[in-house]
Amino acid sequence: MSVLDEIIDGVRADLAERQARVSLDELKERAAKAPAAKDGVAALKGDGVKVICEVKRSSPSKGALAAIADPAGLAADYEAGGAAVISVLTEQRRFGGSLADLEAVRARVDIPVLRKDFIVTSYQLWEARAYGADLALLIVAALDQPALESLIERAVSIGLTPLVEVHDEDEVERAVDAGAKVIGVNARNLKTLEVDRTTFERLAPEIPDHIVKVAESGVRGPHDLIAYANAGADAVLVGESLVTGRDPKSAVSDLVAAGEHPALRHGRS
Ligand SMILES: O=P(O)(O)OC[C@@H](O)[C@@H](O)c1c[nH]c2ccccc12
Repeated sequence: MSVLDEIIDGVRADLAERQARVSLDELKERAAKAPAAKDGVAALKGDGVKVICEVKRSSPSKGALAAIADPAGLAADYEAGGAAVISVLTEQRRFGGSLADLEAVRARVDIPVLRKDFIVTSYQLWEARAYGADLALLIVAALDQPALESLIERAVSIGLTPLVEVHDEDEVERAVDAGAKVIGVNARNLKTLEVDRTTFERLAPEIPDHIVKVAESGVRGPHDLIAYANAGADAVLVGESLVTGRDPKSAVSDLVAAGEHPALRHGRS
């Protein structure tokens, strides 16, 4: 069994518990009271390379990264540093996250928030909206094509912007066919956990121009952002280097400054 399969087994077990406790109708009522969803596509487009900053306590590849006693405080630092979007890991077993983290972050920041999890049912999309998310991650490798299509459609219908994650050429084609407007290329293979920073430059030419391109994983600092930008990234998603660093706010502003450098604007929208 791949790492991804193991993670999803755990996600399904935890999901069954939540579904037994909270009905879909209750979630829908809660979603109706949530602040209106912000436009995730608009936040990731425009001049310069946008920075998505992640709240992540641990990962299957590295184990514990940071305790993050105050996820909302960390998100506020990210926002002050110039982040375009905050990503909140809500998977609990391997990443140490929760819906409570999502709710706390939503209450603190004004920029769009992404629910980062292993979403396999529309119940999880309703949860995302009920706890204030504006975007939701959909991982192509975790879904068959009909499920991917219906989850993209459902996400859009409840106001969420789907960030559709791919790792190879075949997955890019599936994401585009399914109607993705924002595609994230993960440098990490979720089946083996290996990181290959050349994945984005290989796949980006396969992604049509009108689709927002996000380079995910492995950004250690401004030089990695610049490499992704030169390969066509509209945004980068950064976790580990921010949560393990000493000063997340200045680390984010260094990334944002690199992403706004005029030399990168050539040929960009
Ligand atoms: O911590 P990093 O290397 O900066 O990566 C962040 C993000 O890309 C990574 O957490 C991630 C990308 N896709 C995922 C899917 C599930 C869980 C986590 C992820």
